[in-house]
Amino acid sequence: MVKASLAAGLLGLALFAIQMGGAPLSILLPLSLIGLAGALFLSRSMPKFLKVFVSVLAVVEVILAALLLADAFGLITGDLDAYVPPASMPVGATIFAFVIYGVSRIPVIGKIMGIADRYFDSTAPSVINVPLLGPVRASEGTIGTAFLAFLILINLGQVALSVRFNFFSRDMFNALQGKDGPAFWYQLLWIFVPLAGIYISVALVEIVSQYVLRIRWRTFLNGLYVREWLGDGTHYRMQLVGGGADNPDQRIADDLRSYVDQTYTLSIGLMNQSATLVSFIAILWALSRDFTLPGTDIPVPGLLVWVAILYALVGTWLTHVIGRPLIGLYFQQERVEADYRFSLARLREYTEQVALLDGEEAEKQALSRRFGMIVNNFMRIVGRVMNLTIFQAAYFQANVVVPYILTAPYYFIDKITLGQMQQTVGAFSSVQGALDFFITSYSTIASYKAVVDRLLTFEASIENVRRRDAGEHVELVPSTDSDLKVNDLTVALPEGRALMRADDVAFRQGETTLLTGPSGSGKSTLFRAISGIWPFGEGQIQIPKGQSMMLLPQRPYIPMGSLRAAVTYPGMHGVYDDAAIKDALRAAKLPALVDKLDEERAWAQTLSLGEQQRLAIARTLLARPDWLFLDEATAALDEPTEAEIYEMLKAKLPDTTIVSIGHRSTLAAFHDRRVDMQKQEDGLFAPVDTRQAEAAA
Ligand SMILES: Nc1ncnc2c1ncn2[C@@H]1O[C@H](COP(=O)(O)OP(=O)(O)OP(=O)(O)O)[C@@H](O)[C@H]1O
Repeated sequence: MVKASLAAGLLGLALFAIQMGGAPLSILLPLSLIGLAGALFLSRSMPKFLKVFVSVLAVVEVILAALLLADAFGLITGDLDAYVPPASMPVGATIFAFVIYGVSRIPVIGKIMGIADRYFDSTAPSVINVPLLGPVRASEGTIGTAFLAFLILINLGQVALSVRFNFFSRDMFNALQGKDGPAFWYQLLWIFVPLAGIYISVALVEIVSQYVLRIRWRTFLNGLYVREWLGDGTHYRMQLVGGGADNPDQRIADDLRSYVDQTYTLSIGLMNQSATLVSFIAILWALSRDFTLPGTDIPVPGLLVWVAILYALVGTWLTHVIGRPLIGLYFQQERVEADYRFSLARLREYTEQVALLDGEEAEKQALSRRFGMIVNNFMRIVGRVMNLTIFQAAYFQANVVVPYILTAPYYFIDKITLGQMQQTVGAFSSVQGALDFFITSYSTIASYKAVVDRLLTFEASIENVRRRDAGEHVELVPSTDSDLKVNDLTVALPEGRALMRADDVAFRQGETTLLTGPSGSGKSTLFRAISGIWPFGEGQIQIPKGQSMMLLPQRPYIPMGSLRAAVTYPGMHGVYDDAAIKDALRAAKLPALVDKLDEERAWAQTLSLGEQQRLAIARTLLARPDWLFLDEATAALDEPTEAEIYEMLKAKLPDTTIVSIGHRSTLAAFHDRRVDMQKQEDGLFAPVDTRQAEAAA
């Protein structure tokens, strides 16, 4: 990688030096075209995202080369090389193509581009409404690639426009110096006005296109990540397996957005500023090709280029030194703000306990301490910003006069015109802006790297879950048998330790079974294995083909939103009519909720645990599963209500086979059979049919 970048850099510098030395077009053009052909050849192995940059640069280079040649042979009228020093664009394009190649060899860039290419390589069919053309069908990857290529072109066009503006400023000031009224008005009306018009429309098209690309790109990656995260219960297993992917919500919501925005801004920005740097260095060079050191006869070709680079580097370096601690301080500010927000949110969640314990004073103190941290850090930021502002304000003021001071001696001896002096000022600030971008991007890249790392660990974690699924795991096999059978099953914990085993256990259709046993013996885990969300272990579970299953845990999940959505979950909106929902609520002994279907509230906090359990029972009445697993799903109810619920379930769902886990002895009365988890000689628990055990005894 280092070698490739070095070679790229050297080739670029050589080309640049040849050009600055005033080599003719006949040498420069073939050289840069050969260089670009080489870059194109190498680009075959590059990530797609970077390949688009190289390809567009190649197209631009070929067009420019053709124009320059046509100009040289007098085939076109126009004075192209009066604006662009011969071949500076082709040379710039070649340098940049090689730099991209060097960059693409850095392993971390390969990984970053891997995420981008999931979008740009996508073959998912899609459609886009193109103005004037109407809807166009293409794969999403092709649409994204077209947008990216278009935006690269537009950005290069913007650099070309800024170069042209720089020459406009030369010509206008020359007209002023020569007191040439017609030339001044010509420049203003026939050069500036059309250029400004083009500039405004290009800026508009650029901003709209980049927003469209960014939202399409994010939409695609968001969909992909959500699908991979939710698919096959990966979200649940990721949390069980662990492996560093904490806060998936942050990764999907924030990190993906930052990734798309920063990948776009950094890559296009770097290209834009490189093109700016090359163009304006070429202009500065042409302006000061035969300058001598002020007051002496010592020739220093391109004096202004060296001064501009030195001046910008020193200025940006000082800004960096003074402003650097701000990066850490801003990071810290984000953290203390987030801590404060989290304390408030937590308080909101536990208001009942705080009120019961009279904890308001303690909370007030804790909140004020946390807020104090925000203020403290903020004051440190203020101090730093003050220093930085003093320096920057002075620097910006100096920027206005330094180029004049540099060029004035040459103007006074008539070596340059007023227009050229003005042009130098513009070129000077462009070179400075470009160098500044490279240095400030450095700190952006640090936060960008953190974003990319979080996305990569997220992907690795999903991959880890899939790899484990591909290895030994509990297998669910659809069978034609009407009973649910467990064969040679060992259920283990995520870290691999065996928890329980079951050989040849059957849950017979139509027969209600109660599963009992000591706490921690693996009853819930067996239910999870039967539901297919617990793959850890080995062996088979035969599930009657085509039959539906539902598992109710002790604490049901109540989604955010209306009560209707909570009762019908996970059924889609509109699957059940209101009459059915209301009947289910009444049957589940929740008649008070019948009129509140449209009410949106924090239902998980409002309803008591017993009410939440009855709401889950109402869900089963709507879903009518063939198999219903109740994992202490009625444990929060009083015994008479629990009995009524069981009776009601049997009456309303006569075809549903119920298997329950419970500790209460009264539960036995509602079940045909009891299976008890008992410790075996090998230390593992196993379900034992108590009826068979009694018969054997
Ligand atoms: N995600 C997990 N990671 C590690 N260990 C787990 C995990 N989930 C459960 N366990 C462990 O597995 C064992 C069995 O848990 P399980 O919930 O199946 O027991 P149970 O028989 O249903 O208990 P209870 O009657 O108290 O509900 C427990 O020791 C528990 O700590």
